[in-house]
Formats: sequence, C-alpha cells, structure tokens
Amino acid sequence: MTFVLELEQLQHRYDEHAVLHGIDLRLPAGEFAALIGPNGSGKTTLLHCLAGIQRPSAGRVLIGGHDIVRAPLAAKQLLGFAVDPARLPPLLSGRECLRLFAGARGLGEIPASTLALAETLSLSPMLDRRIGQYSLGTRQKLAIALGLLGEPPLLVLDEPLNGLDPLSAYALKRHLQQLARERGTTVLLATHSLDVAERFITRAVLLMDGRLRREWQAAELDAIRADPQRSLEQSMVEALAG
Ligand SMILES: Nc1ncnc2c1ncn2[C@@H]1O[C@H](COP(=O)(O)OP(=O)(O)OP(=O)(O)O)[C@@H](O)[C@H]1O
Repeated sequence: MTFVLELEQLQHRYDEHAVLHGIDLRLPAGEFAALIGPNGSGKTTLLHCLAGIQRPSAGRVLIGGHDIVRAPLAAKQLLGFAVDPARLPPLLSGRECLRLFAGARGLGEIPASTLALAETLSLSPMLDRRIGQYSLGTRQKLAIALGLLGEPPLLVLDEPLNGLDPLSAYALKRHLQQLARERGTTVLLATHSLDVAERFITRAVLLMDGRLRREWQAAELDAIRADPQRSLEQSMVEALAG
C-alpha cells in the first residue's frame, strides 16, 4: 500500500521541552482521520511539523513520498493546510485572500470548487468585506476554504469546527467525508469534538503526552457506532486511564 502521509519516529522539542516523542503514523488515500487527545498533548505541534511550520527535531514527515524538510515545495504542493484564523491578513478581503492563495497554488482564478464551498458554508456574502471585520466563525470558514483550495490530496485542519455554527459544521463534515470517499482525499483533523470523530471518520488517533496512545481503525469505529452502549468518548477515556 502507498501512503499519502507518513510520519516516521517524529520528534519535536521547544528548547528543552520535549513535546513529541517518536510518532509513527501512516495514512493512505481516502482516509478521514481524527487526531484526538487532551489539551497540551501535542496535536498542534504535530500538525505544524507535518505542514513544515515547525521543523521536527528528529524523524521524518513524508507527503506523497516527499520529505517536508528536504523537498518542501514538492511536499507542500500535495498539502492543504487550514491556517490559524487569527493569522489571516485583516486588511484584505476574503476574495483577495483567496485570489492570493490561488495564485500561490499556480491557479489563475479562484476555483469553482472553492466558490461552491464558500456558498455551502454561507461565506459568500462576506467575501468582499475586509477580513478584519469578520467574526471568529467567518474567519474560520475562510481559513478552511483557503486550506481546501485546489483540493490537494492531503488536507490538514486544526480544530476546524471551532466557532462554526451547527449548520456550517455539519456541511463541513459532510464535505470532508465526500472528498475522502469520492476523490480519495486524505483528511487529518485535530478535534475535541468526539461526536464528529465518531460519526464521520475512518480512523481515530489518540495522542497523549506526545506519544500515540491508541488507534481506532474503521472496523472498530463501525462497531462502536453500531452499539448504543459504546462511544468513542468512553473508549478514549478508558484508553487515557489505562
Ligand atoms: N511555541 C511554543 N513554545 C514552547 N512550547 C510550546 C509552544 N507551542 C506549544 N508548546 C507546548 O507544547 C505542548 C503541546 O502543545 P500543543 O499546542 O501542540 O498541544 P495541543 O494538543 O494542540 O493542545 P490543545 O488541545 O490545548 O490545543 C504544550 O506543553 C505547550 O505548552
């Protein structure tokens, strides 16, 4: 099997503070995976390492076989990363920002798929306003639209449901699920919303204190969904306690 994303013994430290302690993870095409874990367990750090925002202290990140440190351009061409909404440029409009990202991705114009997603997320009416005037949820929607622009084979999103109203959150989950199922897109999202994880994903990965504590594959998630006595939340609590 070939993998879209491979983490090999990934380690990261901030100065003396070791945060990731040798993470191994492989995701094939079409996998919709949730990265779950307590506050401070290292989820954002892991996503930043795999997106090339933080340089790993040791180990490797391969995207489509390209090393994010040695061949960042080739690796990043395959990656869509939803940036932190707080870092969006306040003086640009959403449309200007989308055009900028489309240009950086080598696309002439904002793709129709992005405009359709903006419509689905009820972002369209805000696109010609300055980002500085956006609410938290609207910034989040724009960050997601930027991350998904061009529909690259690997999508990485950090807490994308933060600030989204229930309708938009549902639309986003369905959209990501469709991309994974119909286009073979690999999705990795960090979330504390275990209900999302349970209902939509094909794999869950639990991080604790910078180590992979437990993985749930599709068959086990199906079994959890089929049993009203079980939930991913309960299973996660047991894994953390054990
Ligand atoms: N820039 C930084 N400099 C120093 N330490 C950091 C930095 N960013 C994160 N950390 C530390 O790394 C550890 C992991 O943080 P990280 O943000 O990756 O966790 P997380 O699982 O995403 O947490 P949360 O669920 O609260 O978002 C924490 O102990 C945090 O204090």
